[in-house]
Amino acid sequence: MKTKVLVTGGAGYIGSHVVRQLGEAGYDVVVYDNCSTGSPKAVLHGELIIGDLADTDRLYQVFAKHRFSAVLHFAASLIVPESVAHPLDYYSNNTRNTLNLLRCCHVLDVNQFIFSSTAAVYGEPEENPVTESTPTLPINPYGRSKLMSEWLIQDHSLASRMRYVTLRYFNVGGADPGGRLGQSLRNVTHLIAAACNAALKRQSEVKIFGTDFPTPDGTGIRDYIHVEDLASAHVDALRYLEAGGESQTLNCGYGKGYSVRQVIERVKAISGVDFPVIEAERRPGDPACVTACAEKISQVLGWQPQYNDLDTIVYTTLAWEMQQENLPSVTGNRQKLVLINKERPVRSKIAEIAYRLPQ
Ligand SMILES: NC(=O)c1ccc[n+]([C@@H]2O[C@H](COP(=O)([O-])OP(=O)(O)OC[C@H]3O[C@@H](n4cnc5c(N)ncnc54)[C@H](O)[C@@H]3O)[C@@H](O)[C@H]2O)c1
Ligand SMILES: O=c1ccn([C@@H]2O[C@H](COP(=O)(O)OP(=O)(O)O[C@H]3O[C@H](CO)[C@H](O)[C@H](O)[C@H]3O)[C@@H](O)[C@H]2O)c(=O)[nH]1
Repeated sequence: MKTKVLVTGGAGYIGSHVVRQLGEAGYDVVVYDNCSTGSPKAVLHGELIIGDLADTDRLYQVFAKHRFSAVLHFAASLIVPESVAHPLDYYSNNTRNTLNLLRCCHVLDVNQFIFSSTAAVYGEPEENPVTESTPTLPINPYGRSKLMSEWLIQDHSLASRMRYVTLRYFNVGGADPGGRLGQSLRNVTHLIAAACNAALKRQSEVKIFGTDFPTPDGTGIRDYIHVEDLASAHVDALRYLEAGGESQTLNCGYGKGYSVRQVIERVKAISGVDFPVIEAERRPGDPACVTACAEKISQVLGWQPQYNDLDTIVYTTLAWEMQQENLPSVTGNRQKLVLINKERPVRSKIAEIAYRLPQ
């Protein structure tokens, strides 16, 4: 019989990529999602239950009916400036709802838990790259709401049979290179999304939030990880727990930082579109630089990333959007796409998609 797992937030961007990989790996998946930001169309495997984590009665019913062997918990709110403006909403949706979920796990004896945490728990680190033992001093309510969730999980694990893997994601981007899944960039505020939207002529410009950070070019530095690699880390984490592995907290990044200016430059180069860039004030709650020391996850889980570079992240993001809506205004740099395609066969599908587009 297949192992049955619950995936909260499985209709969302990252969760849906994980659900697809879990399905391919032979798991029986039940997704629980209120579809506030996710979409039923993104659930390519298993059963989707539309429900809210705040609805504890419903959640108990789902747990009682299905008898899960593990829970993967993605559902959350995750926009840093929004968390500064509406902190209570973030503590409710992220921290309180994690507590609801843990109570169900406790009552129904579910003892394997994988949690989506974030680099935001490190706040403004004194040194980069950060290791898992770098002090956690989040500087915004989003990061604090996730760190509090981490503590709930740790404390419950110490008092029960539950073992967990907490994955601290750095900045996630990209889309399935097979063109089956991606993130709709509409209403998304992340840098890669904003820059791609500008390249796709959906917004007139990209703002750089802060040019006076203590970084080489004055703009914020982040460690960008491809969503497919992040998804495979979850499958590895589940197998690790199934094999009896002890609880772990692991960074998910590549250990390489890119500034805002560098990201914008790559989006322009790959799309072939030179959109306007405006220098603006810093955004509240933004740290200058956060990059991962990513050694522990490979050692503990045997994780092997396959899409480890910024160009692939930008490429797959653009290719997904182009595939969704045939956008004639986009002038993909055809020569460059074909060249990269020859150099790196993994990109063949993406280049093929881009090649079909009108210049
Ligand atoms: N995207 C990133 O760069 C990033 C970085 C670090 C951590 N994370 C974490 O990864 C997880 C997934 O993020 P994502 O980028 O896929 O976001 P997303 O918004 O696409 O996915 C979140 C999903 O959770 C669902 N959801 C939200 N609140 C819910 C509730 N109360 N009940 C049921 N479902 C609910 C949404 O409908 C959505 O499908 C989040 O926990 C987030 O904090 C994301
Ligand atoms: O239009 C934009 C958007 C972003 N930025 C800058 O680009 C960098 C990255 O910002 P994002 O909004 O893309 O991502 P964040 O680093 O704010 O946060 C993201 O990654 C974090 C982990 O590092 C959290 O997990 C969080 O969920 C997720 O939103 C920051 O310096 C930001 O100021 C711009 O200059 N212009």
